[in-house]
Amino acid sequence: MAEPTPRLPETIVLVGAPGAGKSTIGARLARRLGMDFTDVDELIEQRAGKPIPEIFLMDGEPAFRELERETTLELVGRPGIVSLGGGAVMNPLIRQALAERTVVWLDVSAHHASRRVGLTGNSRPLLAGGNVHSTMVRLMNERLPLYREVSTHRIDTNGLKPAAVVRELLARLGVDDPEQPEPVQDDDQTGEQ
Ligand SMILES: Nc1ncnc2c1ncn2[C@@H]1O[C@H](COP(=O)(O)OP(=O)(O)O)[C@@H](O)[C@H]1O
Ligand SMILES: O=C(O)C1=C[C@@H](OP(=O)(O)O)[C@@H](O)[C@H](O)C1
Ligand SMILES: [Mg+2]
Repeated sequence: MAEPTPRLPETIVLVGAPGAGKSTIGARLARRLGMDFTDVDELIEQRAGKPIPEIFLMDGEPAFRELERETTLELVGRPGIVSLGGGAVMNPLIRQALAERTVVWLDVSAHHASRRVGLTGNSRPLLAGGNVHSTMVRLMNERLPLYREVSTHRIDTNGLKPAAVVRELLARLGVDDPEQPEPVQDDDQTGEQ
């Protein structure tokens, strides 16, 4: 007899370092599951009426973190897929709000994450203007224990294309995926697929 399909959680939150693929995978997963998708950073930009680098520059990081706290706390209580910003887990109130949720940590090495964010230019103020790899190592040292603490699932995304990450995630959530298998390996240079 076929196994019953498990009930999907109402809310699935994605966490992980910059370049882990939270925004990319969140959108794909939502499409695949027919669920709403919100990227907290995009919503902050819409509400502030300016891009994140400009918020950092004009208003400062504390102002961004305040918007991030408000927006994240609002979103993690709603049904859908929610992709957080990489630094959201630094806030204890956000960590507390994640305690009862399904939280997927997209894990990535500093090496792969640096290569991936290198492709998207200067859209991440914390990584702009310095050595991306060493900044990434420092951020990860501070944050890895927190990603571990808040997450219910961990996916190792190193060397996996986005399509393969989504497949892995669906399998971990117990969802049958009838889509055709695609090549699994990725060198981070081609990015999408
Ligand atoms: N698994 C992956 N393999 C290779 N490139 C990826 C993967 N996931 C995302 N990317 C690419 O890396 C960059 C950063 O992805 P993004 O989704 O913005 O990460 P995050 O939101 O976690 O910072 C984008 O150019 C995206 O296309
Ligand atoms: O690591 C961080 O502190 C940040 C990560 C960014 O999101 P991504 O993780 O989606 O890049 C964005 O929220 C902001 O630039 C700050
Ligand atoms: Mg993102």
